[in-house]
Amino acid sequence: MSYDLNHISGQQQKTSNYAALKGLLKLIAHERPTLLKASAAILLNSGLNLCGPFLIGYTIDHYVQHKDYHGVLLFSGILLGMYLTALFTSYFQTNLMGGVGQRLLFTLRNTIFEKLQVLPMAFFNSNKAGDLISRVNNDTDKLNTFFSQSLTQFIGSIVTMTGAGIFLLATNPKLGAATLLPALLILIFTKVVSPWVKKKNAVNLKSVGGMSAEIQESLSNFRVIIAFNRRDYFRQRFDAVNRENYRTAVGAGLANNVFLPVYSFFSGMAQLIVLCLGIYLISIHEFTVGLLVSFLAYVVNFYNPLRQLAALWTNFQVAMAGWDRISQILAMDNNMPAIEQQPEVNAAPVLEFRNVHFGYVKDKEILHDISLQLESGKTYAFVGPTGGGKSTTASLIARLYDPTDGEVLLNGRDIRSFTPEERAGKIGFILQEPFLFSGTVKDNILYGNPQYQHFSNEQLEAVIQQNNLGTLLKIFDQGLDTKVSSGGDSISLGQKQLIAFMRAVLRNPEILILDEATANIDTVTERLLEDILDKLPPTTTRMIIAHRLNTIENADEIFFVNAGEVTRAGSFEDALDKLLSGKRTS
Ligand SMILES: Nc1ncnc2c1ncn2[C@@H]1O[C@H](COP(=O)(O)OP(=O)(O)OP(=O)(O)O)[C@@H](O)[C@H]1O
Repeated sequence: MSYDLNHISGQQQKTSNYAALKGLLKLIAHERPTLLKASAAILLNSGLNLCGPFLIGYTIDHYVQHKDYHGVLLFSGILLGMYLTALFTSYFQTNLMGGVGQRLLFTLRNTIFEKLQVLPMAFFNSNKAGDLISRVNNDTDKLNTFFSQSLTQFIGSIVTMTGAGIFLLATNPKLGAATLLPALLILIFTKVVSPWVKKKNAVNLKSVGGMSAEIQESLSNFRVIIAFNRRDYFRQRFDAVNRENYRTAVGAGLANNVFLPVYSFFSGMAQLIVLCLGIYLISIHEFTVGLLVSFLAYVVNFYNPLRQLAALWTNFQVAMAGWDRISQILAMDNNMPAIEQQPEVNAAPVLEFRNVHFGYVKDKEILHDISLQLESGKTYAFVGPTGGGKSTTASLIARLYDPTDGEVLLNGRDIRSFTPEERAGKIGFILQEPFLFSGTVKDNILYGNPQYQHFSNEQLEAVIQQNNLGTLLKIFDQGLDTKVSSGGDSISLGQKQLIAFMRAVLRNPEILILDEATANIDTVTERLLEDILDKLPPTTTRMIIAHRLNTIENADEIFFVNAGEVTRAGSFEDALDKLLSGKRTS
C-alpha cells in the first residue's frame, strides 16, 4: 500500500461531487435533527420571500388600479409582517448552521487526528508533517466555511429558485419557459466547467500543504540554518513554494470567478426576454401590468439566487477539493494489523528473528535473511558500520515495521499477535535522538509511564530511587520540575537521553533497546548508566546498539551488523579477536 498522499492526490483527483458529498454527509448524520430544523427555517424563509412578489402584483391589480387604499394599507401590513418573520427565520437558521459547521470542524479534526494515531511509521515516512498539518487545519476549515456559511444559502437559493420557477411556468407557460431557457444554458455551463474549477482548487490546496511543509521544515531546522549561515537557502526554497502557491491561488481565483459573470449575463438576458415578451402580451391583452410586475420580480427571485449559487458553487468546489484531501487520510488503513492471538511458548528465546527480510521501499532490501535468538536476561551488543542496519533491526523488534518476509517472535509468539499495549509493555526503546514533549522532566517520564500519573513528586522520586535512577535525576537542577521546552531544545542532547533512559527503565520492560542511547553522554555518567543497567531485574534483556567499544565491553554476546547481514561474534574478547585477525589477514 502506498502511503504517499501527494502521489494519491495526483491519481484520484476525479472523485465525483456526489460521491464526495455522500461521504461527507455520513460524518454529520448525527446532526440530522438540527439540519431538519434549519431546513424548515429555510423553507419558511424562502416561502415568505416568494409570496412577496405575488402579493405585490395582486395589490396592484386589485387595489392600486381601483384606488382602494384601505386594501393597499392592509397588504402593506401583511408584507411587513412577512418580511419580519423572514428576518427572524434567517437569523435562526444561520445560528443553527453555524453550530453544525463548528461541530463538523471539531469532529473532522478529531477523526483525522485519531486516524493519524493508528497509521504506521511508513505513512509518516512518506508524508511531510507540514502537509499533514495543513490538511488538519486548513482543509477542514474550508468545509466549515461551506457548512456554516454557504449550505443554508445554498438550500435557500434552490428553494427560492424552484418556487419562482413554478410561479413563472404556472402563470404563463410560454413566457415562463422562455424566461427559464437561459437557466438551462447556465446548468450546462456549470456541469462542464465545475471539474476544472475543482481541480484548480485541489492544486491550490496541495501547494498550501507544500508551503506549510516548507515552513515546518525550516522552523524546525533553524539552528542548522543559522550555524551554516544559509538563511538564503531556505529563503530561496520558501520563495519558490510561495511563488507556486501564488500561481496556483491566482489560477484557482480565476477559475472560481468564472461563474459569476456568466450567471449575471444570462440573468440579464432572462429579464430582457420577460420585458419584451411581456409588453407584447400586454399589448394583445393576454397579460396585465400587475402580472408583469410580479413576473419580473419572480425573474429576479429566480436569477438572483442563481447568481448567488455561482459564489456558493465555488465554495462548494473548494470544500469538496479539501474533503478529497481529508478523505485520502481517512481512507488509509494500517497495513500492520494484529493477527490472531497465539500462546506463548515456554523456554522459547525472549526474542527470535526467523529468516527475516526487510526493506523500507519496494525492491530495495535492507535486511537480508536474518536469523538470531536473544535469551532472557542477557546483554547483547549490535555493532557495525554506519548504515549497516542496526536501527532497522531494532525497529523490527519494536514493530515499527513488519518484515517483508520471515518472522519476528517474542517469547515464541509472532510479534504481530501482541496488542500494541502488550508489546509496548514488553519493549522499552531509547532512540538515537529521543524526542521530548514540552512540559517538565516529570511530564516526559509520565508520558512513558502512565501508571504513575497520579503520583506526587515525592512518590515518583521514591520510585525513581527504587529503580536506582536517583543519581540521574540529580543532574537536573530542578529535579522533576525542570522545564523542557517544545522538542526538548532547552536542554542538552545528553540530558534528553537521560530523561529518555529514565522513561524507558521505569517501564520495567522485558527487552530494553538502547539505540546509540549513550552517544552524547560523558564517560562518568555513562558508567552510572552501566551500573543502572547491571542492576536491572535479572530477566531484563538488553540490546545495546553502539559505536564506542567501551559501551559494549560487558555484553554477553556481540552481533556484527553490516550491509544488512547480522552475524554472531561471540563475547567482547571473541569479537575483538575476530576483528584483529580480520585486519591482520587483510
Ligand atoms: N525511513 C527510512 N526510509 C528508507 N530507508 C531508510 C530509512 N531508515 C533507514 N534507511 C536505510 O536503511 C539502511 C540501514 O539504516 P539503519 O539506520 O538501520 O543503519 P544503522 O546501522 O543503524 O546506522 P547508524 O549507525 O548510522 O545509526 C541505510 O541504508 C538507510 O539509508
